[in-house]
Amino acid sequence: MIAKELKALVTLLPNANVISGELAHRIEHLVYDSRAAQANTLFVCLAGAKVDGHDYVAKAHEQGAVAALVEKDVAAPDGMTIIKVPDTRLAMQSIAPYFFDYPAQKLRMIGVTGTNGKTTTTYLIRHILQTAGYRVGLIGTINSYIGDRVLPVKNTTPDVIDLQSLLRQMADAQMDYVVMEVSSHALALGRVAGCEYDVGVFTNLTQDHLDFHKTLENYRCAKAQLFAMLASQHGKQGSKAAIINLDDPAGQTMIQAVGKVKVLTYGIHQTTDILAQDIDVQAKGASCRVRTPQGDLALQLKITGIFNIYNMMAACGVALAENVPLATLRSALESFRSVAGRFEIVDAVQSFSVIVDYAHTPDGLENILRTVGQFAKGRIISVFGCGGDRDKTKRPIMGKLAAAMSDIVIATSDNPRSEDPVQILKEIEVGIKEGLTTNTYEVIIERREAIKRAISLAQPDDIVIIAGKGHETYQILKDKTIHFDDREVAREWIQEMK
Ligand SMILES: CC(=O)N[C@H]1[C@@H](OP(=O)(O)OP(=O)(O)OC[C@H]2O[C@@H](n3ccc(=O)[nH]c3=O)[C@H](O)[C@@H]2O)O[C@H](CO)[C@@H](O)[C@@H]1O[C@H](C)C(=O)N[C@@H](C)C(=O)N[C@H](CCC(=O)O)C(=O)O
Ligand SMILES: Nc1ncnc2c1ncn2[C@@H]1O[C@H](COP(=O)(O)OP(=O)(O)OP(=O)(O)O)[C@@H](O)[C@H]1O
Ligand SMILES: N[C@H](CCC[C@H](N)C(=O)O)C(=O)O
Ligand SMILES: [Mg+2]
Repeated sequence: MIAKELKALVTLLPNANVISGELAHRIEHLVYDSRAAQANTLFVCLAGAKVDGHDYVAKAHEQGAVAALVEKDVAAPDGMTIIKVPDTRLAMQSIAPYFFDYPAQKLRMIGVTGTNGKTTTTYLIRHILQTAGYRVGLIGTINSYIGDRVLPVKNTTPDVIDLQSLLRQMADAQMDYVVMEVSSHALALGRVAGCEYDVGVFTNLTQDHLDFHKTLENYRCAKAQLFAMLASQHGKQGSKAAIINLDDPAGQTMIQAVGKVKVLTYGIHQTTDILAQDIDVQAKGASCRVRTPQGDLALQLKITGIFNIYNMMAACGVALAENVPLATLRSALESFRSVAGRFEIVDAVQSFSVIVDYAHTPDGLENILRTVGQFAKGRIISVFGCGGDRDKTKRPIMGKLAAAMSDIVIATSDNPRSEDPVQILKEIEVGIKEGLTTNTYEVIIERREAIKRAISLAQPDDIVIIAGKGHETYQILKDKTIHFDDREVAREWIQEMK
């Protein structure tokens, strides 16, 4: 069992002040949420976006917490140790890796960052490494995995305590590798403190999350932190590498951040170490030839779209850096099937196609619509919305793109969260009106009804694209979260209308 002396934890915090109580406690649980407190717990108080953890000190104590780490004055419950630091988030980042015995040092750590393609690329890398015979842990948007054991997730990149705890479980389960999505939120908020990366991957940088980062420049700098970490951490054995998409202008920023670490570049339009040529995108897969420093690969993939050629090359870069033999790499890439909710085909034996995809950014939507446009024989009918409490500026941009690239657009709700769905749709509609030519659009607030309408309009050979929610099995409304699955709903309506 993991346990540390409180005194030893405090030693890691040079600016700590013991306000009350004693340090002679053995800490068995480190938590940032009072609801998880139990006996022998150290509760870290964080001022959050919704509530302030400092208001829950008494609650944590009632549940058995013996100590609290605070950055504000709090009333100390009788007998509870209160330790004050200038910044609890930073303090938490200093103690969590030590508390869990630095698990990242026992694992080969691969971090994937970028606006789009992180989940797909991590699944590709996991599949290649497993095919090569390694034990692989994965952390990301849909689930985490320890080998084949599935664990639920709350965030794409968990906060530092949850992350270090998960890495500890992965190290204890003898994983060779951990491949994880590293979100820009995680980099900006220091969630990845203690992750000593061996390989960093950059997929791309396009607009998203401006609600959080404010400017694209801040967003780019957040992403670059992964590569700065790679350059500055020297504690581990083994070689390091950065795998960079050079077709994206921000790739240069990542290369600058990575210093002397070995870089493997990939792309289609630049001279790169890994280069895809003769690309042929079809409905059910894509073929291409990939030049690599270790030799050429002629590939017939089960995933499609130019964007997936990029994801595939990013994964190739990791495999080459990790010395996976070319023949193993080839067979892994060719046997890889798509990730849930990414270009997922809903087949209920109908005469038209229905594709559910997780495109929730302008670039994602543009890519998916362009891909479909490359092989569509009939019309493209797109159903999409934009999430509430997220970057508002992407709404009209996505509206315009959808209108310009579809024959029929049906704008609907994504996860409205605390916002008014009608208002979100108004912001999308501004863009739709700009992008329309001779085509048409409708606004249908209820997503279930929007999907029904799209399916009722579809004729043989048409393609219905339902974008934005992909694998999600819920819809977050103002007052509740309901079960909702685009794939299920599409299937129901197809059956009903037969
Ligand atoms: C804006 C944001 O990032 N919020 C994160 C933040 O929550 P918060 O600041 O709202 O927390 P809060 O609810 O105000 O609570 C403050 C503190 O009081 C504590 N508390 C609260 C209630 C209680 O009874 N007792 C208690 O102790 C909470 O545990 C917390 O420590 O801290 C939580 C714990 O780490 C995160 O789960 C939460 O992510 C929310 C769910 C979220 O939606 N985040 C998104 C924006 C996000 O991080 N996305 C990125 C990736 C996106 C991408 O891939 O494109 C991600 O990595 O997931
Ligand atoms: N390399 C890429 N470039 C641009 N768009 C992509 C790329 N890969 C995937 N997409 C689009 O983005 C969507 C999300 O893909 P994926 O889940 O792999 O990205 P992600 O970076 O993990 O997203 P998130 O930030 O939500 O975790 C896909 O459904 C597809 O529409
Ligand atoms: N990781 C992304 C996912 C967006 C998915 C979309 N369905 C939404 O809810 O906006 C985010 O949190 O911004
Ligand atoms: Mg993801």
